[in-house]
Amino acid sequence: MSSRRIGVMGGTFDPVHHGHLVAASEVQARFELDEVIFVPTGQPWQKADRVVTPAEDRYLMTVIATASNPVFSVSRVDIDRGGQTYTVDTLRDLRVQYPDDDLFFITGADALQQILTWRAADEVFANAHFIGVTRPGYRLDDDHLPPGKASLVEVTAMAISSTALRARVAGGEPVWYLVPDGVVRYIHKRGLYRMDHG
Ligand SMILES: Nc1ncnc2c1ncn2[C@@H]1O[C@H](COP(=O)(O)OP(=O)(O)OP(=O)(O)O)[C@@H](O)[C@H]1O
Ligand SMILES: O=C(O)c1ccc[n+]([C@@H]2O[C@H](COP(=O)([O-])O)[C@@H](O)[C@H]2O)c1
Repeated sequence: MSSRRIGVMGGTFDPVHHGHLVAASEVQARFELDEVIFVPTGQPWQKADRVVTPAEDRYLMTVIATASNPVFSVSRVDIDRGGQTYTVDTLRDLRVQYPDDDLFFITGADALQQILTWRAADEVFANAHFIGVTRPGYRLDDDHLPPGKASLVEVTAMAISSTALRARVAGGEPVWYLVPDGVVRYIHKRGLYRMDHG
């Protein structure tokens, strides 16, 4: 069987939003990926300065957000491993599940800028090709990366961040149409991001 092309969209997804979904969808089409796996993090070690919503809530919101797209799925590898999440471990685990396939790790311009701070960056680059996507407010470049390890691609500009969404909910402002409808309902039902939840 020929190798398949698997996209990996890692993120904290607190909450998942249309910026993530548009980026994954456009990369999937542009790079002719057979599927895109969304991988919600366990504890994101570079976000240790703030409270992160429990992993099961972030996982369920990601499942809800991706359910309508047959080439999207959600993996629990980072959540089930527990503790702090390092992409080097994510890729090791996915390599076991997809031994013969090509892995394409998708990151926004902001994450790509930080990539040399990631644990075992050399091994990370050896185990996946990186696809960096444009994001409003950030410069997309690969000058700092080893040659040939990343592709840069322009996607439809979605000026949305999870940080701004959390602030909107805390301030009583609507988040309809910035995230999928089911995610809005989940946020309200669970009372996420309200001021009185800290
Ligand atoms: N609007 C967007 N456009 C393109 N890429 C994005 C966008 N938002 C997030 N990404 C990318 O998606 C991945 C996961 O992002 P993450 O879950 O941290 O969302 P975020 O909006 O950056 O969250 P926060 O504001 O809490 O830092 C990262 O690679 C990030 O760069
Ligand atoms: O491996 C690392 O050291 C590392 C450091 C920061 C972020 N990452 C990964 O980058 C992806 C996006 O992270 P974030 O924090 O922008 O949501 C997610 O899959 C993280 O696990 C990975």
